[in-house]
Amino acid sequence: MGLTRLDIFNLRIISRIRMMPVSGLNLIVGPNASGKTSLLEAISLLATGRSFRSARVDTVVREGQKEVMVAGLLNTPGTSSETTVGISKGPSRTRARIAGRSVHTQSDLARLMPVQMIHPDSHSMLTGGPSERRAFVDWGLFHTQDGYAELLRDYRRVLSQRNDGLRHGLANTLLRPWEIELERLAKQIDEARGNYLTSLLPELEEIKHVLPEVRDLEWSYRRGWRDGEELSALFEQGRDREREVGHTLLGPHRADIAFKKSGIGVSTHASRGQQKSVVLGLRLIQVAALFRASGQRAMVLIDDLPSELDAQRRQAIGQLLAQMQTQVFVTAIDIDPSDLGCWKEFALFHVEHGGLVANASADA
Ligand SMILES: Nc1ncnc2c1ncn2[C@@H]1O[C@H](COP(=O)(O)OP(=O)(O)OP(=O)(O)O)[C@@H](O)[C@H]1O
Repeated sequence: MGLTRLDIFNLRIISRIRMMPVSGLNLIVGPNASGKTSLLEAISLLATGRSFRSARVDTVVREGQKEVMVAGLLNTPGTSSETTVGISKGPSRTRARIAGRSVHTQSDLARLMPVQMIHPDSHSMLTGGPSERRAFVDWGLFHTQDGYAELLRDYRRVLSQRNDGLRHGLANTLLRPWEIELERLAKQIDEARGNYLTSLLPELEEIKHVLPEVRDLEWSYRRGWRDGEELSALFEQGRDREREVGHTLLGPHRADIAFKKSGIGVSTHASRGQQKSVVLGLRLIQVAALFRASGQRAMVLIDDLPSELDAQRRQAIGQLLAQMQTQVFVTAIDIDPSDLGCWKEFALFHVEHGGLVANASADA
């Protein structure tokens, strides 16, 4: 899937923009504060229902307006099949539409539009808390394994019930059924996550040849409770402590992934530029794995690619993206013509004061 038309209304500095992206590279250039990131934010809002910059919708809605709206035309590459998609979001309600029909859950849109977002803080996936690393795995499973989103939703629901029970001093016998159910769901999540990470290994092998940063990369998955132990038995043993803290301390919601290069932790020893390349590499591995598993091509959004990546690394990333034949949106303050060399199809969008001032498309 790729966007062939994008309409944005009342998103931050943007009052109204229509953009006609191409299927290859869409390079969005302009000075600071011109609205480049806001364009990417619009695509991410359409695809995920959320901004990658802010959890508060009122900061995303243009000042003085009530709602932000983003609409797009999605095309399946190589076909003439097109689908309209749209989302409007205000402080109190969100409305999403596919092919003119309202959809109840945002995940319908997300399934249709897999998007990988890479921004200047993306290295926090390696240096920050484990939730971003879990989200990395869960993104892949959401798009490749039927029922995974529901599995996670059920796990979170039961987890929250048990946490309430712990906080309110519920008797052990009443907590027990939730613990048994949590263990059942936890095993399924754990198995899916382990299998997914293993399924990325062939893609890692492929990408190694182009991106030196991932050459010696390895990862190990920690499932959130001790190996070789039954989660329900650990719940029995640890209940008193959990009652004290008021929440469940073990389970897939505590899982993590450790990334290493040549046996050394990437989060502690790699430079920021190296970390950024690793995260980019990991995201592209996911895009390739998604295509292999389902034939779906994820869109890739990269905010400020040039920051912290030298020309050689940028070109390696460009080469990979072009090979994947995926639709890419990149923002930059200036154009570096050497970044465009590998693209058969690209378009330049010049943004100023929240509007497009020129649009030059080219087929190489
Ligand atoms: N809710 C809002 N309403 C109106 N304008 C806003 C709102 N939120 C942010 N802005 C303005 O939008 C502009 C930021 O746009 P954006 O971050 O997309 O720019 P950018 O081109 O990516 O900048 P940079 O190159 O500096 O990263 C700023 O001028 C900011 O003041």
